[in-house]
Amino acid sequence: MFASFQKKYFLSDKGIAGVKRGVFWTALTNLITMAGVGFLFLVMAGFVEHLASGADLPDALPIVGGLLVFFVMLFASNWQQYYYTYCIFYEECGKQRMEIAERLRKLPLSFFGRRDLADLTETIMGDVQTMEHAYSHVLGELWGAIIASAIVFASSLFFCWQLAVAAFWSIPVAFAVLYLTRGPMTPVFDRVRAEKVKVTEAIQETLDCVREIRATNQEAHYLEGLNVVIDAEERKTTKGELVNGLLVNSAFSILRLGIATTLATGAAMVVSGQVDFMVMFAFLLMVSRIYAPFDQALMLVSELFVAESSAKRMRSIMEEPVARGSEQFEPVGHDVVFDHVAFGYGAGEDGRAGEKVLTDVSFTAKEGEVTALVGPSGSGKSTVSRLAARFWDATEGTVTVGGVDVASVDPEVLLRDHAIVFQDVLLFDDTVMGNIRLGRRDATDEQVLAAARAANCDEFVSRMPQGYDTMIGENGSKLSGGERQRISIARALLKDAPIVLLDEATASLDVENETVVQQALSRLLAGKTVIVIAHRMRTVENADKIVVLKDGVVAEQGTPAQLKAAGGEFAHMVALQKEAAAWQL
Ligand SMILES: Nc1ncnc2c1ncn2[C@@H]1O[C@H](COP(=O)(O)OP(=O)(O)OP(=O)(O)O)[C@@H](O)[C@H]1O
Repeated sequence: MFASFQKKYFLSDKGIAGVKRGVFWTALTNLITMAGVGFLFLVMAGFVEHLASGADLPDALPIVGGLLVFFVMLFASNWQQYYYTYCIFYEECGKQRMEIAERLRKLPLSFFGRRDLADLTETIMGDVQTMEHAYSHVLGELWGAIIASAIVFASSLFFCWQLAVAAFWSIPVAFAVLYLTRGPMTPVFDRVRAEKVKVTEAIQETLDCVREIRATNQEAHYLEGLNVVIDAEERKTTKGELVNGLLVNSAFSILRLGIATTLATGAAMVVSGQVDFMVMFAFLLMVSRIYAPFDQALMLVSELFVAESSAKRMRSIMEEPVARGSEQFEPVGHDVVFDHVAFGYGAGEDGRAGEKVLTDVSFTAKEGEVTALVGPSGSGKSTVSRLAARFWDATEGTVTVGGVDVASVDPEVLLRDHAIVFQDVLLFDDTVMGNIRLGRRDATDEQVLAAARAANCDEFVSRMPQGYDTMIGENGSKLSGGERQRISIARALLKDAPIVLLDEATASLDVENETVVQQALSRLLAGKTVIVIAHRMRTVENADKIVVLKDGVVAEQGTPAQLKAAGGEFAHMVALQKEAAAWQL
C-alpha cells in the first residue's frame, strides 16, 4: 500500500517515512487533545456530582498535575507533528526540484524540442510547490485525523454504539462526497494549470523580447496580449475556486450534520432512559472536538487531487529516457568522421519520421586540421556540428570520433573532449573569472588569466571596476556582443579539449578584434580537430578543408584552392561575398 502511495505522490524513501511519522504524530496529537477533553469532562462531572448530591469536590492537586502532564504531552507531540509534516517536506520538495533539474540536464535535446519550456518551468516551480503544500498541510492532517477518529469511534462503541454511529457517520459521507467529485474536478484543475502555463509563457516571452518590443513600439500590443491571458487565467481560477468551494462547503455541512444527529439520538435515548444525560453530554463534547481536525483536511483535500496530477507530470519527466552510453571512451586519435549520416529533428519520436534536414552526409574532419562548414542559411551547418557532439543522434549512418561511434558514448563523457563556442553566447550572472572558469572547473587563476589574455579579454576587462572579479549581470547584460564572445572563446581555450566546434565564433568582433582573436585561435587550436561554421569566406580561406552544404547534402568538399578552382558552389559564394563587400550605402 505504501509503495503505491509513494509512487502516486512521487515521494522518496525519506519522504514516505516522513509521511508515516507525520501521520503517527498527528493522530497522537488528536488523541491527546481528545484525552484532554475527556479529562476536563471527568473534572466537570465531579463538580456536577458535588452540586447534585453534595459529594466531595475533586482534589485540586491531581487536576493541576493532570493538566500539566496533558500540556507537556500536547506540546511534545505537536512539535514532532510539526517537524514531520512541515520541515521534512520542505527538504523533500527541494530534493525533488534538484532531481528534476538533474534529470533535465541528462535528457536529450530532442526532449526540449517537444516540450514547452514554460510548462517545464511550471512543473519545477508550480507543481513542486503544490506538492509541498499538499504534503505539509493535507497528507498528515488527513490521515492523522482519520486514524485518531477511527480509534475514538472504536472506543466510543463500547459506551453507546447508537450515539457513536450518530456522531461518526458524517465523516465518511463527507469524504465520499468530496472523493466522488474528484473525477469532474480534475479537468477543472488541469485547465487552471494550463492557463497558468500560458501566463508564464507570455511573461517569459515579454521579458525575453523586451528589446524588440521597445524597438518596434509594440508595448501596447504586448500588454494587451498579456492582459488577455491573465484575465483568462483569473476567470478559470475563480471558476475552479467557486466549484471547489461549493463542494467543500457541502462536505462541511454534511460533517456538521453529525452534531444534529448526536443531539437528536441522545435526546431520544435520555428521554427513553436508555442512557444517562452525562453520557449524551460526553458525546456532544466529543463531536464538538472530533470534527475540528477534519476542517483543514476537507478544505485542502482537493489539493491532493491536484497533487496527483502534479506528481504525474513530475514522473513523466523522471521516466523520460536519458541519452545513455558507455563511460568508457578510448578513441584512437580525434578524427571526426560522418559516414552517410541522415538526420531529421523529431525523427523517431511518437513514431514520426521527422523531416530530413541532412541526407547522406559524409566527410572527415581530421585531427590537427581546421574543417570549415559553409553553405546557405538553413543548409544544416549547425546541425552537423551538433551531431558531432551528440546533442542529437543521427537517424541514419554513423558519426565517429577516433573510430568510436558517438551514439555509444555517454554524452557527458563525450563532451569532455569537445570545446564549443556557440553563436549565441550564454553567460552566467557571475564574475568574468567565474564565467571563464566554466571551461575547466579546476583551472588555477593563472590558467584562467592566460586563456583570457589569449582570447583578447584583457583589453575590456582592465576597464571594468573590479577587473576579472567584476560581476557581469544576468547573461552578461553589462557586456557588448564582442566581449561576450571573447569570454566564450576564453572558456573554450581554457578547456583545451581535443575537438573544437566554433559556431560563427568571430561574428560579433570588429575587424581589429577579429584579427587578434583569429591569431589566438590559430595558435591555440594547433593540433586539434576543429570544425568551424562561418558565413564569411574570408574567415575560412585558411581552413585545411571546406565542406559545402546545400539543402542538407554535401554539395562539394576539398581545400579552398581546389574548390575555388572547381568553380562550383564555394567559388560562387566567394564571388557573391566579394560583390557584397564592394557595395556601398
Ligand atoms: N531545433 C530544431 N528543431 C527543428 N528544426 C530545426 C531545429 N534547428 C534547426 N532546424 C531546421 O534544420 C534545418 C537546418 O538548420 P541549421 O541550423 O542546421 O542550418 P544552418 O546552416 O546552421 O543555418 P544558419 O546558417 O542560418 O545558422 C533548418 O531548416 C532549420 O529550420
